[in-house]
Amino acid sequence: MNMNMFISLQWLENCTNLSYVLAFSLLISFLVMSLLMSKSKTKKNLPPSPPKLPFIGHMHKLGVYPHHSLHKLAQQYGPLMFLKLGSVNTLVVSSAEAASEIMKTHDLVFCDRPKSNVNKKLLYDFKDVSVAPYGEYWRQMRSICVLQLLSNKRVQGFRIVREEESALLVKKIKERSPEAVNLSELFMTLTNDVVSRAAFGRKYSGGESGEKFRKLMKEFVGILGGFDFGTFLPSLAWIDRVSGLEAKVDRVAREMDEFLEGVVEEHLDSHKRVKELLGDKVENENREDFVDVLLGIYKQDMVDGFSIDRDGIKALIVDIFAGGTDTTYTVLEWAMTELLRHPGAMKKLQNEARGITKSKNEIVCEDDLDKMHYLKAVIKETLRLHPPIPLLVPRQAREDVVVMGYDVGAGTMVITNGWAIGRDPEIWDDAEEFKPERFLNSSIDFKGHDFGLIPFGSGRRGCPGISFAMATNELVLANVVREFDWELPNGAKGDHLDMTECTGLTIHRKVPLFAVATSNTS
Ligand code: HEM
Repeated sequence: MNMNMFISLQWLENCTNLSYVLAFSLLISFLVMSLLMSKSKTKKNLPPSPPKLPFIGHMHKLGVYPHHSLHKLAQQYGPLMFLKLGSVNTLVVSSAEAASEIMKTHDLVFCDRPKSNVNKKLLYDFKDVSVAPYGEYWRQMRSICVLQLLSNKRVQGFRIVREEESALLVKKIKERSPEAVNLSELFMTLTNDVVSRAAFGRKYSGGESGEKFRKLMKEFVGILGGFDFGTFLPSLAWIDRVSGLEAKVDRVAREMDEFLEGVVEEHLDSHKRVKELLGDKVENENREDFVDVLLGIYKQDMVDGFSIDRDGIKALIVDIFAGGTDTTYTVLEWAMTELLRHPGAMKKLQNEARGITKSKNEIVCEDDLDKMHYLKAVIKETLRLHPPIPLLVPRQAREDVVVMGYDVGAGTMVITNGWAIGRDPEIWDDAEEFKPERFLNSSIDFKGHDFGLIPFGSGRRGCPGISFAMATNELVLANVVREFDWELPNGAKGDHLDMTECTGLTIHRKVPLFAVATSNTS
């Protein structure tokens, strides 16, 4: 064997050894990595979770009234519970402490919204505020809503609208007395009228088209935020087609779009007509309504790097209609329901309202409301027991985070059970009882600082419409109890009142509330 050959063989041997070494170390690294990965997987400390079924996970646990079913489950599994809704990781939050972790301590992590197929179609590809992804677009849209419509100053400016509409409601009830009136219907029309007059310059509830719009809005909020297979179990998306849900969503989205196009066109037309009559000087007139402001931004193309397109305008209008009407009237409906079931509370509130006005024929006006402590307590107690959106609006985690010692992964959907928190016996004495007095000497409020009472959510994505909604609720309730004595039709007793809730995102009464009014002033 010559020297060269020896070197080659030696080299070959070295190479073979080297390959062995390399293969061996790769194998070891692979094993170590797999071990580490499996360890890190098993090490994830997820919140407690009930047993689940293959494929659908915990979907079968939601039942007809998810806020009730989730409350029951939370009593067993705790205030932070992990569920698998189809393929969607879900965190259910059921205590004030846990809610504060989500909406205060980790608000920035949880300020996104999950995306659903239904919301995508109904809300113009998430171009509104309520489901827009967290970011600059959402920030700008929200600030337009607040500055132009929902700030305390703006809400004060719509005082005349609320006072006129409350007076009109009282008149309507008087005219129908002693027949039973459908309070649910009357409250819905009133809130719709207040919102449309304040935001869009006129009412949309009158005549045949008004009736059609109300029906459409009911369908819209009925399916908004609802369940669809495509979102939770994408491989079963075909069921949405077969069941007719997809066709229904498409129809409601199309009909709503036609209505909203009408609102936009009407405003563009009236701009044109006013401009023809008065020239350019009217553009900045302060009689502009919300749609006018949106159209102003739309026409400017880009303001501070932000622009809004026509779909964005329509998405915002629908947010205001859907977010502002259904929720607000629900408070009035449940407040009157509870007052009819609790004649003592009704009497106290009537005495307060009747004591506030100087003469019998005067209506309660907004200046009087600050002195009406019992009224405010009745509304808080109603919101505690009947939060209009019991599961609030779902949030989504933007990144991995640890909450109360549990791992929560990025993309996890968060459902906060505001209804369960409002009935938590750890926070509330006689939690199931309607007792407005509990709020009389208490500083607890619903504005998002007291996590035991969060009907409007809290934090960055908390409801911006609190002042708008409360101004209407307080004034209407005060006047309706001041002006009339109330009883149930056919001498029925309050405790026989059907308390069944409807299903959907906003929970109002399943059967409308009928009651008989007798004027206290005639
Ligand atoms: C009693 C009446 C109302 C209730 C109970 C209510 C409840 C809520 C809740 C629970 C949220 C989600 C909060 C969160 O994620 O933390 C929300 C968001 C929202 N609400 Fe309200 N709301 C009411 C009235 C209104 C009114 C009158 C308007 C407007 C006219 C409005 C507009 C909105 C909007 C635009 C959002 C989305 C905010 C965002 O994602 O940034 N709401 N509301």
